[in-house]
Amino acid sequence: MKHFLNFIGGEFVATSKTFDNRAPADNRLLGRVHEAGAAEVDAAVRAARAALQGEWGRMSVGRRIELLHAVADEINRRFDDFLQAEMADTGKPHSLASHIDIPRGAANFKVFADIVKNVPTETFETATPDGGQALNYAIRSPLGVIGVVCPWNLPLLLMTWKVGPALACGNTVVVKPSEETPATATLLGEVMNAVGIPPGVYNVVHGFGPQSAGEFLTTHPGVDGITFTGETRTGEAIMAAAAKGVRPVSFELGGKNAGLVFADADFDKAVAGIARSAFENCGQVCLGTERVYVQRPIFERFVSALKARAEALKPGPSEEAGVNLGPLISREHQQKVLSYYQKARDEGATVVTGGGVPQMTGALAEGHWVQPTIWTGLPESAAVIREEIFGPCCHIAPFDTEEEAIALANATDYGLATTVWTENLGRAHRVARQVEVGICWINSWFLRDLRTAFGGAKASGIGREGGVHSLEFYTELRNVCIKL
Ligand SMILES: NC(=O)c1ccc[n+]([C@@H]2O[C@H](COP(=O)([O-])OP(=O)(O)OC[C@H]3O[C@@H](n4cnc5c(N)ncnc54)[C@H](O)[C@@H]3O)[C@@H](O)[C@H]2O)c1
Ligand SMILES: O=S(=O)(O)c1ccc(CO)cc1
Repeated sequence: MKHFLNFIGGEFVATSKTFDNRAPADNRLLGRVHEAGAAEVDAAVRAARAALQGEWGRMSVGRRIELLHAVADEINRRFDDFLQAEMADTGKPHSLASHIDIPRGAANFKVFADIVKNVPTETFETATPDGGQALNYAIRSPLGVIGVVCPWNLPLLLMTWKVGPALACGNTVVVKPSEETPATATLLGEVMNAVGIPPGVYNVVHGFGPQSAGEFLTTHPGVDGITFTGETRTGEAIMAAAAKGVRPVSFELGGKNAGLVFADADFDKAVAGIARSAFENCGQVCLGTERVYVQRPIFERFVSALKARAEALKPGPSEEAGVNLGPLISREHQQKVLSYYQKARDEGATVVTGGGVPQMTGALAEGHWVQPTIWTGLPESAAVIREEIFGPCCHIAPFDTEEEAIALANATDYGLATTVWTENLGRAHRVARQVEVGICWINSWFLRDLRTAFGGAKASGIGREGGVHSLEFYTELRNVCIKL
């Protein structure tokens, strides 16, 4: 039986309280996760503090960067271990995990190491009242011990998206992976030791949120800042915890993203793009599209084309050739998504396709599968149009004018992402400027350049990470003023 242990001060630590880790594809037992209690979380925070005050805190930026490159190289060397661990924990298809999750896990260390190496700080020469001069210059210091609380949808990618810049800036981290996906964060502990990252720089505590490792970590007074990706409701609880001690937070939260398809779009590209944004990772992507608005002249044709795409998706085990649809993460999440499928029917939706559970055979029948689903005909007040579902589903409604499309996209409490499909350049710019989101893709979706700002507007987040913007959270910018 496999055991997923905590990683504290460079050592793997077992606890007496454990819980099952099961594979979403067939519910088989993958191993036992050792839940960290308040004592283990405290030990992890202390180890992180000690590392900050020890070798890591004294290390030159150049050496730190070398080590982070070595972390990336070691992830790539052990690519298959990470891939197998991520596929088992999430059930996602090989094609997805091998092209996105694991390569980005490595890239997140390289990119931020290079950014920190190359970013300058400001200087100002200042006239003084006595007719002399002063020189101001800025320095960036690490924020300190960072609590990193992670979701399950892209476990390694989203965890390293925070750990990479945090370490590059000279901080130490205590990571709380999702209880659903403990494997790759644990494996990363082995990588840290293998390349010589000092003990205590990277720590992992396993467990749940309330009254478990998540809460123990975010309420711990030794944590200097908290970076969190997950549900908006959880963000509210963490923000309340962070208020004690006035600790900064960086939040990447939920979304209810719109896709806007204009009649002048390249039709085939728009269908393919919306299909990806609605169904990739079985719809478990915060940037995904659950509300699609299509200009009336192409509405019927678009609905049929997207239906064909949804019906062509092949659910199955990660490794099977041609499989491009995985399961949902858990039985609980499957029940949540299916409850929205029911709500859509109750509210009078036309179910264009899907709406239930696919017929899976053998062991897969025990997995958490749902059909890709498309609805039409609902009013904007319907639950499946208002609330984040986080499943492979979308509602499609027609619109007439550009103004109407923008108003529909903005009629939500969330503000994470929009994808716009049009061949009209002027329209693309106009719409991009008016949609109230952190990221607007034109004729694309999930096209990421890690140097760009990433984050959500409105209830979708606080702050921006990515490129130099990550430095705003992970460092304390200080000014030194010298009277010359
Ligand atoms: N904006 C983004 O970049 C982004 C990216 C991925 C996922 N998400 C969002 O994440 C959600 C799906 O992920 P999830 O279900 O894992 O989210 P979640 O909020 O349920 O859990 C995320 C993490 O928070 C922990 N947690 C839960 N309650 C806590 C508490 N009270 N105190 C401290 N920690 C606590 C969990 O154990 C887990 O590790 C969706 O809403 C999705 O939109 C957002
Ligand atoms: O900024 S990224 O790390 O690319 C990223 C990818 C996916 C998601 C949504 O789940 C959030 C951030």
